[in-house]
Order: sequence, then structure tokens, then C-alpha cells
Amino acid sequence: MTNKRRVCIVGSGNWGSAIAKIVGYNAAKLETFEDRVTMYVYEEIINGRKLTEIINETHENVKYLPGHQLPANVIAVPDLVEAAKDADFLIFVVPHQFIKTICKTLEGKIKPTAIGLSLIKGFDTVEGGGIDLISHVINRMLNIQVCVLMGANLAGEVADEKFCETTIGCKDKRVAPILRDLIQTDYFRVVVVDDVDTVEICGALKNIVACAAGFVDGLELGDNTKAAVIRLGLMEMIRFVDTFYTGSRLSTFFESCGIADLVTTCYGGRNRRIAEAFVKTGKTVQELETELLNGQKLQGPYTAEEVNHMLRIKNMEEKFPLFTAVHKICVGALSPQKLIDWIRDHPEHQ
Ligand SMILES: NC(=O)C1=CN([C@@H]2O[C@H](COP(=O)(O)OP(=O)(O)OC[C@H]3O[C@@H](n4cnc5c(N)ncnc54)[C@H](O)[C@@H]3O)[C@@H](O)[C@H]2O)C=CC1
Ligand SMILES: O=C(CO)COP(=O)(O)O
Repeated sequence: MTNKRRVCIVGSGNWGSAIAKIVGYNAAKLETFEDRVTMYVYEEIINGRKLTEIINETHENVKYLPGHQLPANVIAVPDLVEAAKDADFLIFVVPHQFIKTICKTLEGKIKPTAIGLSLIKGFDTVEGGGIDLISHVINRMLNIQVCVLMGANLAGEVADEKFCETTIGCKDKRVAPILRDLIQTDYFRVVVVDDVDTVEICGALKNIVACAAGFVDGLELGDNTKAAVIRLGLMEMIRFVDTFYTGSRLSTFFESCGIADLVTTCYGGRNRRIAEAFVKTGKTVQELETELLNGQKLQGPYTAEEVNHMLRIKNMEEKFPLFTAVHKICVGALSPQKLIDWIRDHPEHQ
């Protein structure tokens, strides 16, 4: 028997694989963790072979993070319950649309003392018109403490070991240093804050703003317009938190999860890229996601829809014109050319 902490990564997409590289490296290095890190892989067949077999033989996720070696102690497991068995730390990193099915499968099957860390950027929709934070969904369904990690962390650049920062939201003073040890490397620097909900909300909302930035790029409106859209997006993010999550701190927006993630996503993210292509090709978001992302998933348009659903029911759309316009454009209810008219009389200008 061992008292070493066991880690499971629930997810193996673009970001899931990049974080597996870091976590695998740290688990092997640190005495307090078991070397073996399991990674739940949603199985698929690539050129006639199982993706899990390819990963375990070549240590490369050839579909979602090609060109990067994963540490050999990261083991791909196609069975979710098997992967999560006896894990002390469960790192959730799947596109947000799959989290409820994942939790349903894990209900009653995990260590009751396990700690969750959610890297998932998005919301869940609540019946009757509200939204729920993904960490709250996991907490409720699995009855475990859930911390969050969000930041300016484009997966490819993290996997390239280019310097960046990230934010961990964790209220538990005993758990915070353990998570930092598990995540921090010399190129991936961690700041821990206890304003957990704000960290997570920043991570979800910035994907809506990234779509707006992509529309601006597609319309070739230039850098000043893009900067204005990013700023108005930031102000709507702050207003959203002030309105619906009172007690949050403005300082959290200055962490990597806030302004830094907003900037990187609005320049280098998938949501931006697809939104630009949306304007230039006239294709739908779904068509472009299928054509351009090779199985990776967009979060922005779905988050815009979830947020809009709530704002509409609360009769608050006009207080969040950028969020509202992004949703309407994504579903074809507003032409992208109308984006600027929609935000010309923004509440910030009154
Ligand atoms: N990619 C990035 O640069 C970053 C992503 N994130 C966030 O991390 C989360 C996960 O994103 P990625 O790892 O990039 O995923 P991804 O966008 O690469 O998504 C593909 C993953 O979804 C899996 N999948 C497909 N259908 C599934 C199903 N029915 N059930 C379960 N899994 C299924 C695929 O097997 C694959 O592992 C998202 O919330 C994203 O916003 C956060 C920071 C950076
Ligand atoms: O969250 C991200 C970077 O921090 C990735 O954003 P995209 O999903 O738009 O690529």
C-alpha cells in the first residue's frame, strides 16, 4: 500500500493533453504523488487503431496535440470509472457540454475524499433560465470539493513550454499548495486566489468576447475597434459578476484568468479563428467547427447562448449588448456587419 496521492485527468483533448504533460512531469518528480497518472480518453479510432493504444505506445495524442510527447507515466484509459478509481485528485478538462454525462458515470464510483480541479471554461444551463458554474455542477453531482484553474493558456503554447501564467481558484488553505505543486513548472507559473467563482466566470465569459474579436477581424475593422470590443467585453464581464455574483473582487480580473486570458483568446484562440471565418465564409458555426477544428470543440457560441437565455428571461439584454450581439450573430439572427451598431450606444458610453 502507498500513501502517495493518485491523480486522474478526466479528458484528453487539446488542453487536456497539454496539462497531462505538466501533471505527468510533476507527479513523477514529486515524492508525494504516485508516478502513474491516468488520463481518461474518450475512445476513437484513428487510421484503424484505438487512440488509447496509440497514446500508450507513442506517448503522443496524435489527434488533439500532435507533435508533443507526453511523459511515459501518463497512461491513457478508455474506461472513465477505471481511470478515476481511487484518485485523490480529479482534473476535469473536457468541453463543457460533456461534463454532466461524465459526472453521471462517476457518481458513487470515486474516492469520497477526492478533490476536483476544473479546467473547463463554460457554464451549464439551469432549467427555468439560469446558469450554473461547472465547478458547482461537479461539486453537486459528485459531492467533492472542486477548485478551478483558468488562465491565458493556449494549449499549443503551453505544450511548447513557452512562459505563461495561470490562476488557481481555491479557498482551502491546505489544498492550495498541493495543487500549486502539482501544476507549477518553471515555464507555467501559478497564482492562487480564493475568489473561486470569479476565476471560473472569467474563463467562461472571455470566450464570448473572443467571438466578437473574431467578427471584428473578419470585418477587417482594425486594431482600435478590436481593442474597444475587448474593453467593452471586459466591462460586461465585470458587470456580469457584480450583478449575479456579489462579493467578487475586481482584483481577480487582473490575474491571468481575467485580462490576460481575454487578450490571448482574442488574438490566438479557436473561438476568434472560427468567428473570423464565420464572417468571411458565411458558413455556420457548426459547419466551421466540423471543418476546421478536427474534433476540437468551441465553447464561445454555446456560452453566448447560455448567457443570453438567462439575460433574456431577466430582461437584461440591453445591459450586456456585446454578449447579446455575439449570440444573435452566432445563431444568424443578426448580421455581423451590425455588430458595431449594436454596441455604439453601450451603457459604458452613457
Ligand atoms: N485548448 C485550449 O487551448 C484550452 C482549452 N481550455 C478549456 O478546456 C476545456 C477542454 O478543452 P480541450 O481539452 O481543448 O478539448 P477539445 O476542444 O480538444 O475537445 C475535444 C475533446 O472532447 C472529447 N470528446 C468528444 N466527444 C466527447 C463525448 N461525447 N464525451 C466526452 N468527451 C468527448 C474528445 O475525445 C477530445 O478529447 C474546454 O472547456 C476549453 O475551453 C482552457 C484553456 C486552454
Ligand atoms: O482558453 C483558451 C486560452 O486560454 C483557449 O481559447 P479557445 O478555446 O478560443 O482556443
